Amino acid sequence: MSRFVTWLESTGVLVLIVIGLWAVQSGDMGYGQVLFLFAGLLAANEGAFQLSRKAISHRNGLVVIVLLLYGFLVSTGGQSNTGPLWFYVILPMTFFITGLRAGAFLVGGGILYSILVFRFPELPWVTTQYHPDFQLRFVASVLFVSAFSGILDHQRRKARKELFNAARRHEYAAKTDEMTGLPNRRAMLAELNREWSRYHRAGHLFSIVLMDLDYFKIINDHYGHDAGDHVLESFSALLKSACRESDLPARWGGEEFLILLPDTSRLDALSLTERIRQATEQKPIIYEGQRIPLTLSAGVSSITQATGLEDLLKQVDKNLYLSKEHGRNRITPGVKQDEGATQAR
Ligand SMILES: Nc1nc2c(ncn2[C@@H]2O[C@H](COP(=O)(O)OP(=O)(O)OP(=O)(O)O)[C@@H](O)[C@H]2O)c(=O)[nH]1
Repeated sequence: MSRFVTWLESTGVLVLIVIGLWAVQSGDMGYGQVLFLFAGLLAANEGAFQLSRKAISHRNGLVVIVLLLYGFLVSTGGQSNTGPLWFYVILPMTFFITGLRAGAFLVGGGILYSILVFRFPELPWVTTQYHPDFQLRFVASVLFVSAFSGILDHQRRKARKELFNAARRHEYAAKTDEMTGLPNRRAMLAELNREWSRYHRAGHLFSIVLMDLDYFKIINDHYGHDAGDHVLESFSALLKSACRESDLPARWGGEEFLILLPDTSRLDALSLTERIRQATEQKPIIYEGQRIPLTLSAGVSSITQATGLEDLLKQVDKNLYLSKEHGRNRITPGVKQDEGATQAR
């Protein structure tokens, strides 16, 4: 919006200078000088914005200057008594930059002021008179254009909001696994790249955990696919509650989950994984009155032990494979192994 206000002000300055010069050339020195003064006010408002970067003051400044200019034009008639016609330019612009409610208020004020000047030409600051036919047609047409501009601007804002919401919904859907509500593989890859850059730039270490539910095919075959889905949802809820706010669990694939643990050593990652493993093993999932026992296998890896992101993912995948190979329901490396001793569950 600030860029549009800047554009309006630049155009306004240019138009006012051209019309001002034209007035001076036609011998109307006073009128020309007032237009130069308004051009100066617009330029000053723009200059103040360039210094302060305060968008609201920028916009309000423009609105006040334009309304004062309109007040002057309608009170004096401008050149050849055509001043009020500029209201047709000000009208849609006011709705566009201030919105429906403030726009209706300001435009309504402008119309009332015009009627005041039309009805009371003897007021001390009014220096012109308008033909009664012009007054009537001006007010009627301005009312029509105001209503039309207001409706159009309202529709434009509504469509913009809907488009924005639709884009947000699409972005969410593109990054989220629908069933579990967890970020999907694509979102996780983006996060991993971001975390890798953070590590590369500032040395913030991180670890990752790759988990795979054991014998999930048997769960599906034995309890049914819906029960399998329920297990995935319940396990995802467990992951969310077990992780800190800064940790990021994601659905990596079918029954595989990857957790990104920023600023976490491999040892701390192992103890979190062990907590999740125990909670999973100890609390069977209940589906339609049936108890479904569940275990998981996991691989853990830290960026400090990898040459890059690809290597890290390869390592964690290999560690998960080793956990499966060694009998499932376990983590690789085991905590003791990580401390230099043997693998332990
Ligand atoms: N219900 C359900 N099942 C899924 C979903 N995604 C993947 N699966 C199933 O998960 C099963 C994975 O089977 P496998 O890759 O053989 O692995 P597993 O049976 O868990 O065996 P291990 O991993 O070796 O312990 C397959 O039967 C898939 O159909 C899903 O969204 N819902």
